[in-house]
Amino acid sequence: MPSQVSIHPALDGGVKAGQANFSGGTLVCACTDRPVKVAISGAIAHNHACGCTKCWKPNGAAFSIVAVTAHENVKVLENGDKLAVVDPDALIQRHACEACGVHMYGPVERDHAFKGLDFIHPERFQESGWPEPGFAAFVSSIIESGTPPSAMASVRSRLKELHLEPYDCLNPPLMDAIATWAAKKAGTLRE
Ligand SMILES: N[C@@H](CCC(=O)N[C@@H](CS)C(=O)NCC(=O)O)C(=O)O
Ligand SMILES: [Zn+2]
Ligand SMILES: [Zn+2]
Repeated sequence: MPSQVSIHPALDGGVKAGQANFSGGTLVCACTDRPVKVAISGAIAHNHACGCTKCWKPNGAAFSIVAVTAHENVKVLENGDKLAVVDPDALIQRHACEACGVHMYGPVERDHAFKGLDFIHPERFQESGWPEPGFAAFVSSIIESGTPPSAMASVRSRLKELHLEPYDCLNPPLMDAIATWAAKKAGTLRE
């Protein structure tokens, strides 16, 4: 029995603070031959750990690390022929490298609060300094990828220790943004 629950290899040793002025870089997949490279020419936001089954995680990780950037910041630089959309029916159109499986970017094109944003995995930046994750989302979902329910109390306490407040959906600011968008669309909120 490990003494400590593993969250993600890049976080297990402690969450390393990033740089507030980080303004993008190049995402690279895990292929040694013809890696896919994607330029992100702008800031990223809402970086967090996600426990859902749909976000890409490295081998052995219970959580992904995922953030958003404006769609206009995203440009495929090299080997885009290796990319394919994982699930065309999903809200997030995750473009994955078919050779190594890494998700490179995932635009939201549907009518939604997140329309115009692309989901990316900052751990794939070849540069350091990306802003650190600030919370953990979809924590209960790790059960769907095999974590025993009996481990959840220690997972949540480890997340709190890492200052990644655990939520079973998104954090309050993002849930409020989604609800605000829905209320405006329904006409129940005018502001
Ligand atoms: N319990 C589900 C949750 C999936 C889910 O809703 N994921 C969130 C966080 S990434 C989402 O916004 N998904 C939209 C999508 O996958 O397109 C699972 O783990 O598969
Ligand atoms: Zn690859
Ligand atoms: Zn997710």
